[in-house]
Amino acid sequence: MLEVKHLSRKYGHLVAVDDVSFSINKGEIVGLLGHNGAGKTTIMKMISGYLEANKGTVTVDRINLEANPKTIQKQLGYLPENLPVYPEMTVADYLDYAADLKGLKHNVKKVEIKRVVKATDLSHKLLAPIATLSRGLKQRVGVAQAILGHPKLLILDEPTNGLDPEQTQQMRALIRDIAKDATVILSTHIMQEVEALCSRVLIVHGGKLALDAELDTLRQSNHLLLETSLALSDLEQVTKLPQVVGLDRLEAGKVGHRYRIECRPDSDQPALSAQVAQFIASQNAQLYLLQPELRDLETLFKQVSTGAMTHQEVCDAAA
Ligand SMILES: Nc1ncnc2c1ncn2[C@@H]1O[C@H](COP(=O)(O)OP(=O)(O)OP(=O)(O)O)[C@@H](O)[C@H]1O
Repeated sequence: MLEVKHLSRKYGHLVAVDDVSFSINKGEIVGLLGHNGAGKTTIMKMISGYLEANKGTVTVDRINLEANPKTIQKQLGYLPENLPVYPEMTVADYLDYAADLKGLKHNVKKVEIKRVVKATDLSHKLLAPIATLSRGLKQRVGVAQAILGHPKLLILDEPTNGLDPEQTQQMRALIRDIAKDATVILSTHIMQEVEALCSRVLIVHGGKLALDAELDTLRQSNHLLLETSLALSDLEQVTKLPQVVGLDRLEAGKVGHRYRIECRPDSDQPALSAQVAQFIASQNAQLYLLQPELRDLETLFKQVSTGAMTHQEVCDAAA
């Protein structure tokens, strides 16, 4: 759906975005992460056509952005980091103006404004001047204008920035809903946001794409967690199973002894789990817990965003 190839952008001598390539399919919600100044906003501005790239191409459904900016922009919704909403305008007037900018005409315009007002739950504020709205409501106005005209591609820069926990939950539900019909890229500093919404993550570091991976793949590890009544000395047989590399005792679990089993990289974890469970049953011992150990994404993201871990190292660890 969206294809970005070798995108680069300089500000004077500063290389803000350096040879970034990725593609995103329809229906995906992809998180764009990185420290302050990593290049996220510059990437989003180039994809949305607000900023020219020095090099590289952006295509949406195989249509080139540079050659057909108007066609692409009609299919695109953009929520910038700093909302350019006009404080003196009412919500209704602003959405009418935004619909005109998107080229929506007459009846379609009316229907679309109704739809986005309902989706963002703004009907009670239609006649309120934007200046009088809370941060959360202003953010919803920003999202409402972004989803006018059913964009195929939605780009959201820090969509929950400054929202309280309840508003954040509402905004996430709204984004999930929108993603049923669109491709969504969202930039955020908040790991929980990525975990709550995204199926995939792109991490930018120093203008370069440092990681492009599915969250499920990143979460996987080569370890099983085991909690049982058996002591370490009773588990020798487990360490001898062909798919097991090693076994470590962890701090005591809630009810029994807790262990981490390191499996071979190519191991079949469900089959191995069954063997371990069978062994424990054969010893008439208690099995309290046996599950794959999930990697801590927050630590992983920090390592990649600071350059402490490379894409290859992350993939090797997840293999
Ligand atoms: N208009 C500009 N003129 C000069 N330098 C700029 C301009 N806009 C951004 N930069 C620089 O380009 C680099 C990338 O900035 P960008 O805003 O894309 O990063 P970001 O990842 O979105 O950061 P943040 O999380 O703080 O919003 C930074 O070093 C920034 O200072």
